[in-house]
Amino acid sequence: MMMYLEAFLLYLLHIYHHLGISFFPSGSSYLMELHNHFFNITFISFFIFLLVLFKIVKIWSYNTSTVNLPPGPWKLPFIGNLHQIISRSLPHHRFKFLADKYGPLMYLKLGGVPYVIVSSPEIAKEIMKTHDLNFSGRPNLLLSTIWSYNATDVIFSIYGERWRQLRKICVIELLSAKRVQSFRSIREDEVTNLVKSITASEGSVVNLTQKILSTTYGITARAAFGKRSKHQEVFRSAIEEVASLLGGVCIVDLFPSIKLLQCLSRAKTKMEKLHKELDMTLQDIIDDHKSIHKEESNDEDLVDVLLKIQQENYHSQHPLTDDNIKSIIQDMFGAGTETSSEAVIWAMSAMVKNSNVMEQAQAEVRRVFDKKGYVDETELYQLIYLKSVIKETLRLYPVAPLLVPRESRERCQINGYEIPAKTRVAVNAWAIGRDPRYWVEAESFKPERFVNSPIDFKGTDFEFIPFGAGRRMCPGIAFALPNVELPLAKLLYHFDWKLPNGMKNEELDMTESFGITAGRKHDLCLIPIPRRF
Ligand code: HEM
Repeated sequence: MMMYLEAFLLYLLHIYHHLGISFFPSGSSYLMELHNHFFNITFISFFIFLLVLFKIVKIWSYNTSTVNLPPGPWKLPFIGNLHQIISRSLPHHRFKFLADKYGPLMYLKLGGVPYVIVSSPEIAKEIMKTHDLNFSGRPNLLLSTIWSYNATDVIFSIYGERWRQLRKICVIELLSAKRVQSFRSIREDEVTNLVKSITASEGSVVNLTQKILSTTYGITARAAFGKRSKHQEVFRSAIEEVASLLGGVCIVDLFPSIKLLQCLSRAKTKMEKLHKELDMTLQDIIDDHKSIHKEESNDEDLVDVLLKIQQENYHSQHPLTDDNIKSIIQDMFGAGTETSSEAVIWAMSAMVKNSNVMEQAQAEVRRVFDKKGYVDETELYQLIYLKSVIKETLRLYPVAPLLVPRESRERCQINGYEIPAKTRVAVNAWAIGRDPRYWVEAESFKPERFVNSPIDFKGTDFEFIPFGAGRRMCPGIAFALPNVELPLAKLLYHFDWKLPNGMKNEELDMTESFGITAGRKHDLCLIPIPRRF
């Protein structure tokens, strides 16, 4: 450093000398020679130093301007923050713990992948409303890409024309209020069968988790394929296996640049095999449907509707292929069955644990339906308290606690911080639903808070977003609600419930499982006591 300072001084002397200004006594040629000689060597190296310094400053200022990243914990080389996330607690719990320290917009590097974790209603609104278009991308995940026909479905598709077309079909044709209404008799039938099978187990322990999952699966299968068929059981077990694979952390997705990992991944091989099986089953179902010509009627199933659209759009710019139909049908199962059945199971668990809530909900259902003597969908709208129980359940136990991952399409600024393009975004709906700035006694199960409250899960109240918000928000709410409300109403109308082995209600364990959706870690097993009329 001193050498460069010296050189700089000599450089100044040199300039002064050329200007005729000298600091040396006249005739002091020795000093001037020395100065000229030294100048030649040091000036060049000084020039190089300046260039290097300029480069460093440029890189540094570039980094600090583009990489004015949101705060986050320190990172290790290669694995980034993985060591702080992989712990015994679940990712959404761990993210909340870290966000309490680093703030509601937190930057992490998970393996080789940049992540932003959102943990407040205000930042969620920035992401899913103000900058929604930019954050409407989905990351390219290995297993989901295999499962969803190279991400050509609705859930995992990148944002673009194809996604818009498929989403429109879902919203207008498959999941509209009218279409959902057309499946009413299927729902009532399947839930009546559920009640019958529980009644048959009177006095003994019933695994409610498994029974509800079968019922929801049965409803979706009949809505999608029509009558029961031999393919449905194959389809169901394959779907369950896929869900368990998608639920785990796939190391390949955390180090996308290491292609060797893909070749070694056993999950990939397994997913490819399952996908092949599912594809063949779905193709059989589609071919069966194609061979039977159906006139437009009320018993149209979802495959019929999609085949009709395929015929109508045959000559359009984006015709609907058989693979598109298969990927949409898979989405209906993947996004619609576990989510709805877990919501029912969490609501039952929370009511068993809070027996005063169970009593109020039962009193309401029995008051509304006692005149009829049975529960059907016509009077569900009157169950104000039960609807509040469902909302409170989704606040404390959102079945998709981190929603579905998004990805930024371009670089942008949120709250003064830079979010680079292709950053994955996880919105912690679980943490947001427990934010004490928005919720009084946030950790308590109090459905009354929603009675007479305008707060809803339609994506405009960012403190309550179990279905997400913005362009990628869940399009299946109308389909999901009767699948949750009807079984709950029937379970409360026909039975009282107690825990096995003399366990006290407040002792019920509410630990969540690890997976793409957060269900109960342990199945809910209860003893039904049928109501005598
Ligand atoms: C209680 C039940 C359900 C919950 C809690 C739920 C929740 C969610 C969430 C959080 C997302 C991601 C939203 C986002 O990225 O902002 C989503 C997406 C989606 N859901 Fe649901 N869902 C449920 C039921 C259903 C049902 C019954 C269906 C269809 C039969 C469905 C179809 C979809 C689809 C297709 C997407 C992808 C939307 C897109 O990327 O454009 N969901 N859901």
